[in-house]
Amino acid sequence: MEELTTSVRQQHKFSVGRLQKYLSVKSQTVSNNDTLTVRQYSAGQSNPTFLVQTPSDSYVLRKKPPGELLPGAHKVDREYRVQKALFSAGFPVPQPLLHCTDAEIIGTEFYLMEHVRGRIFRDLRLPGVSAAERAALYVAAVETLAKLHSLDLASLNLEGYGKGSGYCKRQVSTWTKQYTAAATRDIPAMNELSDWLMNNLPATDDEVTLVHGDFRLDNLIIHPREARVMAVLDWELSTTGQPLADLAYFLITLLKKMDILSGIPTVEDLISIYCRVRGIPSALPQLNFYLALSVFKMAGIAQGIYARHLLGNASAPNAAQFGQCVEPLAKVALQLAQRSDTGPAGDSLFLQTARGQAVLQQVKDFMRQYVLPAQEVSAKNRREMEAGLWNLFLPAVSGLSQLDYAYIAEETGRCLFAPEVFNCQAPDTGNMEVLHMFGSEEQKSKWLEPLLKGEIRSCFCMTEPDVASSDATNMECTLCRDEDNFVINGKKWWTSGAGNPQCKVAIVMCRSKSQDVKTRHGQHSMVLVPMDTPGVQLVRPLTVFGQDDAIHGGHFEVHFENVRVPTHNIILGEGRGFEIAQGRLGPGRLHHCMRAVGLAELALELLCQRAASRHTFGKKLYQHEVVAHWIAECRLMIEQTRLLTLHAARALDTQGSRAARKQIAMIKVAAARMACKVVDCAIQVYGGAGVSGDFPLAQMYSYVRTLRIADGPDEVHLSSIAHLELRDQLKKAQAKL
Ligand SMILES: Cc1cc2nc3c(=O)[nH]c(=O)nc-3n(C[C@H](O)[C@H](O)[C@H](O)COP(=O)(O)OP(=O)(O)OC[C@H]3O[C@@H](n4cnc5c(N)ncnc54)[C@H](O)[C@@H]3O)c2cc1C
Repeated sequence: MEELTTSVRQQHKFSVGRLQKYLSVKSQTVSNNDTLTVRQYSAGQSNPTFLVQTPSDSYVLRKKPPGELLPGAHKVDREYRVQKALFSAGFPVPQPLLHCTDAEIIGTEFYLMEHVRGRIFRDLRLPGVSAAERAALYVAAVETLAKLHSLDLASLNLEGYGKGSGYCKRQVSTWTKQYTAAATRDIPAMNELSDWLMNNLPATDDEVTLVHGDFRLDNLIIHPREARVMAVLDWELSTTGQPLADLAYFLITLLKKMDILSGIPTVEDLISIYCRVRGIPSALPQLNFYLALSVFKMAGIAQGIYARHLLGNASAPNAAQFGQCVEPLAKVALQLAQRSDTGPAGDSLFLQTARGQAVLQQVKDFMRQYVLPAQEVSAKNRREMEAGLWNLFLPAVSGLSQLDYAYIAEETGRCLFAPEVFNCQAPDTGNMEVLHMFGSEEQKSKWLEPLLKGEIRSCFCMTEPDVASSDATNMECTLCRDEDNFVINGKKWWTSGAGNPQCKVAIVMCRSKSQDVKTRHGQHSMVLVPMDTPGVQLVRPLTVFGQDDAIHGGHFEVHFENVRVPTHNIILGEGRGFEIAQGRLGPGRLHHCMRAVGLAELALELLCQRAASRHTFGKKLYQHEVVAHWIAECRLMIEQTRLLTLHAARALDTQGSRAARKQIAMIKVAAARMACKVVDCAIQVYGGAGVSGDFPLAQMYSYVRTLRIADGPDEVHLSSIAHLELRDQLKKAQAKL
């Protein structure tokens, strides 16, 4: 998984002195007196790539290979240009730093870029990581590809970067030419394949996005600890054209008869995730064409490397072996071409991926076997962690989409403490999301890692007793800078989980006292406060409907008196609290709703059992029409809410938190109302037993009633829905003009 470098190979040697001189004049990265060390990356067959180290930093240099080159290949200026555009658009690529066209310096044109440190997986089977991480890595990769294909070409400023529509035709003809130019013997299968491709071009060859051209797992730098893509490398073959060619090229490795280790998603799963992120139907016509084209390309590349080896300027030491793979690859491609098209059938709007279905089944079994019969959760009992049923709420870790998780959270909603069993309990989930999305590397390793392992718990301090906190701009808890520290003073309450002995850290929303911040939404910040910091006081636990509500350690009033934390405990930066709150509350709110659907299902189940077993006035309860109608109304409400939840989950997956906020606000209101109504009906059918402690209904009601207040009361969400609806209507009206 290390990035392997060797000393610079003989045929790639260049003058380090001239490079040092050039960089010290042209860039701020190298100074006059710096000694440069240059090593060569072992991987990569095309443009030689070097690690350039100064005493204080390191960079990556990519150049054209020496000697005579195939026409149109090795255009490092294009790599530099596309990386620049993508870096500016926030897409994960190493930051390009400098481009040099002067071949006098190191013998060829070159460019310098940031050295991104992370993991590179050369073995695509991903040995040495857990099955869950393996799945998450493949999901992260395919999501990154889908994001690349979703970028708006016009706003990337890459006009003229590629020729656009007709990509597949060009690809077949370019690779045929490249192959022919490099051919060392006649391979009939290659000729047959080239003809087949040209005669079976897809009807959708006019779709155009930016394409990578060589998108593989080993061209990605993955975060050192998380399943997150930090940089996509090797843009040599990038252009504009049909994105499905890129997808097929990525999938092709999984169709090879490799020894697939557990956790690696199926090709169908990856297609479904890709399509969901792009918001396109998952039935991909003519997939076989793209798969065959990918293998044709691989065969062409292999032939090129072999030809360069014969000329003595191949970049990799094992280049000689490439000559032997061309014919077998061509035969595989011909087989793929003849395969019947078997994509996932139909449009799968609310279809879980196969992995989602498998995890859901595991969660159901686990709930039946351990959780539902258990009276209390033992903190030491970590069967669920060993079973991989852990942190399911976080797509980057679990490899599950929000839609996958929706069905799973519904299942865990049947038991109030079940989310904790799977390390999916609020407020830790929201806090983990915040740290995952916005935390610094240091904050992640100190707090996110132990939270993900379930070693510690956390709490979230936003609501205050003295101000109406549904309007978060009212928050008064102050943040004041004192040299390298922030000093916090204020009162919070309804801090869920603060009483848990494992609760080690709070995320506290504070208002800056600094005069610099003026806008209404630019005054608040979120700060990490370890619970044992002097001045943090747990004042009292609050009750819910007069009862202890200590499932996750109770809801506390917490006071902060001259609490000092280092300035690096701030998340994202001063004044950015609202930005974080938006990111935090989206998925978190949805998870509550998913669980509310599961809880309502259980309430209706209990209702029906009671209605079928008790008699009044000569009939079973359900034979009274009013009770039968309650049953029907509950079923209607649950089904409607489930669909709205799945719709919101899908919007979150495909459009992100911001675009999905209307759906999330809608489901937040609908799910809590529905669950209250269904549990209320069940209580009514149970009579006195319904409000007693002998059945779970009273506790369920207490919980679902708080959902209409916690995470923002219904009225605030209704106002947002109305605001967004009016905005959408206005847009529609303007579009008609
Ligand atoms: C069980 C539970 C757990 C909680 N856990 C946490 C936690 O972990 N961390 C945390 O920070 N907070 C937590 N909260 C607090 C919760 O988020 C707040 O109670 C909620 O945001 C409302 O704020 P408030 O109580 O100050 O009500 P207020 O802001 O005083 O509002 C009171 C009422 O005013 C009405 N209202 C408000 N705005 C409008 C409007 N625009 N239009 C019409 N009517 C309006 C609504 O009916 C609202 O219910 C929890 C609450 C509960 C009940």
